[in-house]
Order: sequence, then C-alpha cells, then structure tokens
Amino acid sequence: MSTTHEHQQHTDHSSMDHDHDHSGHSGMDHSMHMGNLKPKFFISLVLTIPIILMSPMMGMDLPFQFQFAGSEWIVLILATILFFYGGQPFLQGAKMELSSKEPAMMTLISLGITVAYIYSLYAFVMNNFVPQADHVMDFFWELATLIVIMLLGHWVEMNAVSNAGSALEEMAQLLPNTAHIVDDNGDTKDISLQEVQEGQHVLIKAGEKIPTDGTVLKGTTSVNEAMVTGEAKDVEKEQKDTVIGGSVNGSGTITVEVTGTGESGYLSQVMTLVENAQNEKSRVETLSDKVAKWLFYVALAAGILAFIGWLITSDLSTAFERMVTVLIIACPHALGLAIPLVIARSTSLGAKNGLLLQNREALETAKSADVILMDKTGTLTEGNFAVNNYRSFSEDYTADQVLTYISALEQNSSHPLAIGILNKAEELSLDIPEASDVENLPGVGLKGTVDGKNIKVASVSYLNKQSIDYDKNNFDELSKQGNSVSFLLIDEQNIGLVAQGDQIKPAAKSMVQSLKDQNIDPVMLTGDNQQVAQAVAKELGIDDVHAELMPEDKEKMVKDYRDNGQVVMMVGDGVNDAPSLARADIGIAIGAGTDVAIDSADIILVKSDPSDIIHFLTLAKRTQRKMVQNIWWGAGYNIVAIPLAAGVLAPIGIILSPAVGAIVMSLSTIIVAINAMLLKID
Ligand SMILES: Nc1ncnc2c1ncn2[C@@H]1O[C@H](COP(=O)(O)OP(=O)(O)OP(=O)(O)O)[C@@H](O)[C@H]1O
Ligand SMILES: [Cu+]
Ligand SMILES: [Mg+2]
Repeated sequence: MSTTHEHQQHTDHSSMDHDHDHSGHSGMDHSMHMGNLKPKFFISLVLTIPIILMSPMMGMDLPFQFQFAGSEWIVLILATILFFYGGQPFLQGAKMELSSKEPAMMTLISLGITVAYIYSLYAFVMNNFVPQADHVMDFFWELATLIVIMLLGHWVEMNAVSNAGSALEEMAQLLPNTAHIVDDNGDTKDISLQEVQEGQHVLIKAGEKIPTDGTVLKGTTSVNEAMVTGEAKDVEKEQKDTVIGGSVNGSGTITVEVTGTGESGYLSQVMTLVENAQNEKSRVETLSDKVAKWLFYVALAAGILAFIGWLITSDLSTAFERMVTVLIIACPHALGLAIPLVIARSTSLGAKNGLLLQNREALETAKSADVILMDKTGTLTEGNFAVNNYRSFSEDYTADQVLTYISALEQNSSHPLAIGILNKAEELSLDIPEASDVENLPGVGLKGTVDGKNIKVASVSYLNKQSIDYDKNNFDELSKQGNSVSFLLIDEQNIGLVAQGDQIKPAAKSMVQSLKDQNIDPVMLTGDNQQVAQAVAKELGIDDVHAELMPEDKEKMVKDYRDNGQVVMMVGDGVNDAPSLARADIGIAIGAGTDVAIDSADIILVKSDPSDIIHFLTLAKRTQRKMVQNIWWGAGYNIVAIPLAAGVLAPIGIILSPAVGAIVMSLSTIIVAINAMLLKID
C-alpha cells in the first residue's frame, strides 16, 4: 500500500479572502484561546513584586523581604488575583484538554499552579487560624513566579510562532490595492483590485507592483519576482510572457491581459499552499501533546512516589511539600515548542526560497532517500520545444499540411510538445482548422477528428506497438540529434512527422552530481523515445534510464523501487507524472508543471529549478537536526527536573525548588525557540 496523500486541493480557496487577513493562522493549539498575553504578563509582574517582597521563598526569609501585621493578608489577596487572572489562560486550556480527555501541557501547568495555590491556602489557614499547629510552608512566592514566568514563556512562544507565520503576511502585502484598467478606447481608470476581472487589460507603470497574473500584450520590461518565486535575478518580459501578481515591475511600462486575479491568482494559490502546509502543524502539535500527556502521568506518578517516599523517611507535611513541588516543576513547556517551532520556521523558510512544503512528513522522510526518479521533459529539460524538422511521407499531403493537422489537435493540449508545434504553426501563419472529439492518449499523444478524418498524433512506441511502418533510419537520425519525434496518423496511416528539440536546464547537471555525492541514485524516467532519453542522460551523467514509459509504467517503477525497500523521491511536471508523484515517498512537482502534478506532490519547486531539489534536501537535513536537538533541550529539562524535585538527591543536600525549576524551564524554552529560529538555508 502506498501512503495516503491527503492533500488539500491547492485550488481550494475557501479560506482565502480579499483582505488577506491571515492573523488567525498561527495555529498553536493551546495558544489560540490564550488571547493577548503581553498585558497579562506585565500586570502579573506588577502583582508579583509585592508577593516576592512580603512572602518567604521556600520558608526562607531573604534579606530584602519584610513583613508587618496583616502583610500575609495582602499576599493572600494578591496571590488570589494572580492565580485567577494570570493563571486563567492555562486553566482555560486545561479545561479544554480535559473535556476532550486529552491531558497535555496546559493540564500540567494548571495542575502545578492549582496545587501550589490550594496548598498555600491550606498553609495560610493553618498558620493564622490554628494557633497550636506547626508552621506550614506556603508556596505563594512560587505560585507568583511560576505564573509570571509561564506567561512570559507563552508570550515569547506565540511571538515566535506568529513570526514564523509571517511569510504569509509578507506575501499578502505584495499585492497593490488598485489596478489601472485600460478600456477599449485606450482610456485608463483606477479600480480596486477586487473588481479586476479576467480578460481585462491592465496598465503597469515602471516600478509598480504587478496587481494580477497576466500575459504581456504591449511593452517590454524586466520584473523582479524575488518575493514571489525567490528568483533573485530580474526576469525580462516581452509580448506573450506571463507576469505574476505580487512581483515588482522594473523600468518598462507594460499592458497585460489579466489571466488570474485574487483567488485564482498565482499568489493566492501559493498562500493557500503555505497555509495548508502550516496547518499541518496541528498534527505535530498532537504529537507533542501526546508526549505531554505521557509526561502528565509520569509527573503524577513521580508526585505520588515522592509523597510515599518522604512520608516513610520524614513527616506528612514534608511529603506534601515534595509532592506539590514535583507537580509544579513537571511543566513540559519547552517540549511542546520543540517541534512546531522548527516546522513553522522550516515551512516559511522553504516558502521564501521557492520550496512549498505541502506535506511536512517529507522533511523527515528525506534523510533516508535512496533513489530519485526524475522525469525528463520539463524537469531536467526546459520543455521549451522548437520544431527542427517536419515532413510528409505521403503524396497527398504537403509538409505544411502535416503540421496543420497536427496543430489542429495540439490546440487542445498543454503538453510542452504542443506548445512548440503551435509556435511553429503560428510562425508560418498556417490556417488551422478546428478539431473535434479530441482525446488525450496518455504516454502516446492525441487523437481527434479533423475535416471528417480520424487523426492521431503518436509516439514511436505506439507505432511499434501497432506495427505501423516508418523510416527507421530517418527516425534514428532525428532522435540521435536529441529530437522528440511525433508522427501524424490519418486513419492509422503514417502520413508525416514533426521533430522538436529541447534544451537541458543549466542547473540539472550539477544537481545530478550533487545527488550522487549524497548517495542518492539518479534515475531518469521518460515517455520520450529511447535515443533522446539516452542523449540527455549521457549529458547529465545519469546511467539509469527508462524511456518510452506510459504513466502507469512510471508509477510501477516507483512501486518496484519501494517494494525493494528503497525510499523513493520522484520529480515530475506532467500529467503523466501525477500517479508516480502520489505513489513516491516524496513527490516533488515542478512549479511550472500541470495542476494535477502539483496536487499530487508533497513539495513544489516554485522556481522550476532542479537545483532546488538539493536545497530541499539541505533544508530537510537541517530541520531534522533542529527537531532532534530541540526535543532533547525540551525533554532534557523534564528528565533532570522531575527526579530532582522529587528529592532523589536530597541525601546529598540537593533539592530543586519550584522557583529554580521555573527559571530552568524558561531557559530551556528560550533555547528551543532561539534554536528553531537559527534554522537557515543557503
Ligand atoms: N500533445 C502531444 N503532442 C505530441 N506528442 C505527444 C503529446 N503528448 C504525448 N505525446 C507523445 O507521447 C510521448 C510520451 O509523452 P509523455 O507526456 O508521457 O512524456 P514526455 O513529456 O515526452 O516525457 P517525460 O516523461 O520526460 O515528461 C511523447 O514523447 C510524445 O511522443
Ligand atoms: Cu510551560
Ligand atoms: Mg514531463
């Protein structure tokens, strides 16, 4: 069985709105209902100062402390306000966790502060109203500092998380508010971006932000797409080139026809993808919540054990004190942050560098990748076909007619080969008839009806399979020169061919080498003919080549490798790659590819640059390292603190107080947060 890929459609924009208000996406499970912790932290801090001054820490009077008649009442009142006001976010979080029967971090914190508060109330009553009782140590000092430090920690955490999420906000701000619409008379008028519709003509002046996706009708310019695709170099644009909403126009003035606005625009789609990727955090949350749940029981058990142990070796009140201390100290704060912060950072870092992570699991799987299957056309090569040769084998048709018939079918295709052919037809100003009943033959070509004739555009493997004759010498010569050859069949008769050449992407060769250096075997899979495949593979240094594959063959290759126990990455762009992308352990789609491929993939290379595969591997490696580091920093605190608080080292005089525990906890939290932010890709 393959892993199920539960991708949300990247075309689902229900969560998008025109105002690009993404304030609610930071998505930390328990922080969502915590409100603004900043004022809460500062008010709690002010309340805490008199408590620290007037209440003994762990029963010890510190030099700066003072007491006067009735001061214990002030401490009691302040601590009560602090408990209900400052502790409210945690208590509320715990209520939610408990009502869903999932005790986790908030429950642990609440357990700590509630136990501290109630125990201190008990101490207060005993010390003030039961004259003959022994003095009972209260925990007001600890209660106050715990709440303040906890608030600080969560405030920092939420800040860190919303910073990680701000890649989305940055993207949202790329779009201007208005667009200059050009009407049929050539007059321009400014309208708000929401009102712009597909098909309208928009004027973009030098230096302005480009408001929508579109195709250039008039003018030339260079455009900075860095904020959208991460491509640092300016991109030259002339007639027919596409521009992306959110990129910045350089020195020229252009008029574009709008092809995508608002929600259908590229930028919105990218934002939806990022959002989906970030929402996957909730799954990680539950994972760390699971750990917290486990810790909750450990803390309870440790508390009870400490109670029993101290009851045997000491007295009841010490036993209570120790138990309370253990429960106060068990807060797994940093642990809850360890993974989500890294994922959030990694996702936004990826997005800024042209890597969209649709499925974060890919970050973890990447470390064990054994083999990478790569599609040729559009992935390793540009997919920018140019017709080098076209001819007729039949006396009834001229070469131009062959091209005309082929073009009639290709008008209905978005395959890279189709675009090359149509460009040629246009160059020759051929008059192309309409085709009807056009059907895509995956891995083969197209079929349809033109002028009442049954027409097919087919690959050489189809001819071989159907035993249709062709001039092998001529075919070999063309394909050895690197041409992809498509035949025209009329009523299954071989009428002619068109041969087109493509260029290898400049970054492909070094990418292949770098994969080999990382011990990931590069394999090329292509639907194209054997000779072209060999030529490209040789150029790139790929030894393992499989050509003339049908989409299902590609998928089967992926399956075979996986059945062999290998972890498979698959990179592709076309409809024919979609099944293999979904089947692979890590599916990587080329951003310029088809929507189906993009929807099936775990990762999208926005810039369509093969070297971003290497960047992804680097990002994955670093993310993994940070996660492990952070889990140790987070759990390390608990591993050390719980037994210390329970009094394991009491025989040699070391006992952890709740206050010191809280300080260490905050330190480990800050380390985890900073460590996550230090994740870089270069
Ligand atoms: N629209 C089309 N026009 C002409 N030929 C086509 C078309 N679609 C497919 N073919 C033929 O079928 C073959 C296989 O196509 P397919 O899309 O599976 O792979 P490809 O794009 O050539 O290569 P790759 O798998 O490397 O992307 C092509 O090489 C071509 O001969
Ligand atoms: Cu905490
Ligand atoms: Mg392809």
